[in-house]
Amino acid sequence: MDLRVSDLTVARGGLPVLSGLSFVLEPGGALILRGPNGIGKTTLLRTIAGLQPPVAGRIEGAEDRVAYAAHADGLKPTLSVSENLTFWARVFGAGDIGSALDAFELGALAHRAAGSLSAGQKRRLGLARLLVTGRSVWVLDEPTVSLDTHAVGLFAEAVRAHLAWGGLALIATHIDLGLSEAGVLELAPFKTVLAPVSDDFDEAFL
Ligand SMILES: Nc1ncnc2c1ncn2[C@@H]1O[C@H](COP(=O)(O)OP(=O)(O)OP(=O)(O)O)[C@@H](O)[C@H]1O
Repeated sequence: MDLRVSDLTVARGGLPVLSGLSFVLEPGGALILRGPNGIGKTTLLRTIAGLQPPVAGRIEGAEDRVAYAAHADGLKPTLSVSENLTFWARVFGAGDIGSALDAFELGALAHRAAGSLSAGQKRRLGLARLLVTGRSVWVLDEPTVSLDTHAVGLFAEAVRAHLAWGGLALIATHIDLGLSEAGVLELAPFKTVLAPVSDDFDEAFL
């Protein structure tokens, strides 16, 4: 099933940040979101993940198919690495955590408390969580923050495997992930249309 976004307007803090956005992502497809800080990438991803409503437009094919990885890793610090993955596997009813541990080379850390991991190790665990959700639409906000070059490669491989399985991925990132098969969406600033000033407007108030 496609992810279909039509004429979407999204807002943050009550102000529209992106408007008139449309794209279709087919199974096996990935789209990289690019744009300067503050353009609205996180706002768009949060809206597609269902964490906030759109101001206008339609999102089809997201709902309960989305696995969202935000800036924060969302880990339970007192649980071990494998307990965190088991927790999420049970929440999503997806089962085996072994392949998720392997994909992000977390086996040697499996019994460590998540709270004691380094930033990059925590990020690897946060991304491994995607694999145990069984969800087909990955919505990822700056997924490679804190990852070293090798771990970025592991992440790119995980995305490729997900796409090969028929999954979809929407990824906001400032770096080149080496995913040549992915499309790129460059976000442009929302042009605020100011109300025209009436003829009798008193310039003294400017
Ligand atoms: N909690 C908030 N309340 C009000 N405005 C916010 C809030 N969070 C972000 N904004 C504003 O909304 C706009 C879009 O922010 P958003 O986080 O979506 O941008 P972004 O493209 O993801 O940026 P970055 O590349 O820095 O992560 C920005 O102008 C930002 O200042």
